[in-house]
Amino acid sequence: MSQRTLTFVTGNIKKLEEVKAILGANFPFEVTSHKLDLPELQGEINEVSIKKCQEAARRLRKSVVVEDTCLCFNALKGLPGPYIKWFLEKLEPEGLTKLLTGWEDKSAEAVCTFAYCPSGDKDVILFQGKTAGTIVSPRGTRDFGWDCVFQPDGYNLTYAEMPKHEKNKISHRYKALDKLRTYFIQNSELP
Ligand SMILES: O=c1[nH]c(=O)c2ncn([C@@H]3O[C@H](COP(=O)(O)OP(=O)(O)OP(=O)(O)O)[C@@H](O)[C@H]3O)c2[nH]1
Ligand SMILES: [Mg+2]
Repeated sequence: MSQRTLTFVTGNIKKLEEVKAILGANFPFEVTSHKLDLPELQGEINEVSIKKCQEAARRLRKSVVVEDTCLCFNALKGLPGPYIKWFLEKLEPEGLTKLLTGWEDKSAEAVCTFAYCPSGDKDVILFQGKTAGTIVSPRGTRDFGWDCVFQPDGYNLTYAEMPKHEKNKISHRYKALDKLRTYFIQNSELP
C-alpha cells in the first residue's frame, strides 16, 4: 500500500532531521522534503509563517508544510524573533549572548511555527510550540544554529549539550509537531 506524503518545504537539513526524528514511525504520512529558497517577509511571527507557506504552495502548486523558528529575548521585547537567522549569521552565538550584556533579564523563548497550506487559495493552518529558557555563553556542539546558547528552563544543559532525543522531547519544535500530528491524525483524509 502506498503511503500518503506530506511535503515539508525547507532549506535547513537540521530542521528536517529533527522533524523526521520527532514524528517517527507512528505518523501516518511519509514526510518528504523540498528545498526551496523562499523569501521571508518582515512581520510578526505568524505573518512570516503564513506568507512563507502561501508562497511555497503557489510555487509548487500543491499542499505544503513550512516551518519558521524564532528566538525571542524578553529583555528586547521579543527581538530578534523571526530575524534570528540574520542575527546569528552576523553575530555568531557569542554575539547573541553579548546582545544581553547590560540587561539583567536573560530569559528567552524559542518559538516554532509550522504552517500548513491545504492549497493556494485556502486559509493557512498554524501549529505553534514554545519553550522558555535562558540565554547563556555558548556551551556544547555547534552543529545547529543557536542551540549552544539556549538553556531550557528546568535544565542546566543547553540544547546543544543535551542528547538529541532529550531536546526532541521538550523542544519548541516537538511541541509544535505534537499539535500538527494530532491535526493530521484527526483529518486523515488530508493532505
Ligand atoms: O539552535 C537552533 N535550534 C533550533 O531548534 C533551530 N531551529 C531553527 N534554528 C535556526 O534559527 C534560524 C531560523 O530561521 P528559519 O526558520 O527561517 O530557518 P531556515 O531559513 O534555516 O530554514 P527554512 O526557512 O528554509 O525552513 C536559522 O538560522 C536556523 O538555523 C535553530 N537553531
Ligand atoms: Mg528561512
